[in-house]
Amino acid sequence: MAIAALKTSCFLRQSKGTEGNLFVRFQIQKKSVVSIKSSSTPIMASLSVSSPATIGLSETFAKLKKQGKVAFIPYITAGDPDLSTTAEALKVLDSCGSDIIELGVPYSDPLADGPVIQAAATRSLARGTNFDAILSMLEGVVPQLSCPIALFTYYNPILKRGVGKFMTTIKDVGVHGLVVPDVPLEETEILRKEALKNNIELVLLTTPTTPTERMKSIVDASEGFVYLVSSIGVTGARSSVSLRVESLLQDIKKASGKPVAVGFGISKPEHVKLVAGWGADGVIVGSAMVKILGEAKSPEEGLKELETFTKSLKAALP
Ligand SMILES: O=P(O)(O)OC[C@@H](O)[C@@H](O)c1c[nH]c2ccccc12
Repeated sequence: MAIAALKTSCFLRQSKGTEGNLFVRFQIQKKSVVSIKSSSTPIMASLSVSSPATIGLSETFAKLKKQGKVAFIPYITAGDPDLSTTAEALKVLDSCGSDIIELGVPYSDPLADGPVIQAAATRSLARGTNFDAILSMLEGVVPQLSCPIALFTYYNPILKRGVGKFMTTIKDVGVHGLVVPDVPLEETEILRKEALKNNIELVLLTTPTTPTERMKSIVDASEGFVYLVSSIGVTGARSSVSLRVESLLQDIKKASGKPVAVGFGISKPEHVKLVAGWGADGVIVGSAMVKILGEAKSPEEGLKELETFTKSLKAALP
């Protein structure tokens, strides 16, 4: 009789083979150890490993807080240089220890984006990237990732598809979070309602010029984490991070216990270290990532550079 000692929850299916062999198929979760002991019956075992259902944004921050760690959150634009490279990039970012990945839906009028991400969106749209193609790419990749995806889109594509349909669609492909930089706070109620129905965490943004009372309302309404935009203007790597971030972080943390991730301009290990040292729960890096992928001589080279760059930033975090 075969005895299978499993160190994980799994589904053990046994069937007798024609020659009396015992066929055993395990469906186990990733990173588990399986040992199979058999007395006499030869065993033909097949293993298929499925990634554990990834946890959401809030749980990710709670887990990291317990470990005394700061979340590393890269952003890339879907479809730049193409969707199969995006799929590979998501796996590279995940394997390099990203804790959450922001995936941008390219848009024709990215008003909050600087030249690097604008150019990426233009290239992606010119290649014919559309929302349905992004969804089918995600359907294939998300089960292979161990970190959650936060989809990044402007408001208009959501309105065009219908808020409710949009939310169920992204939930069905395994997206955990949503960031909509241009939705006015007054209009977030409908988004929040539909997001909550689909267990999607809607992340809101506050900036250095947001009045305190409005910042408090934004922080209260934000799910998953609060996105602190470090500096006024548009996205884009900067030579230094605004020193105001330290006091802005303190103000937000006074207003709420929710995790705060800082983005805009962060593009070097010393930036990452500085922002983490100021008490950020997460650091977000976009343009510097997008530039590597979009401007590489080939997708393979871009993925290699992305891996090296991501590891250098991740190494700067506690
Ligand atoms: O690109 P930067 O400067 O590293 O900032 C992150 C940013 O790219 C990402 O979070 C983002 C992409 N598009 C945005 C629009 C608004 C706010 C934030 C974003």
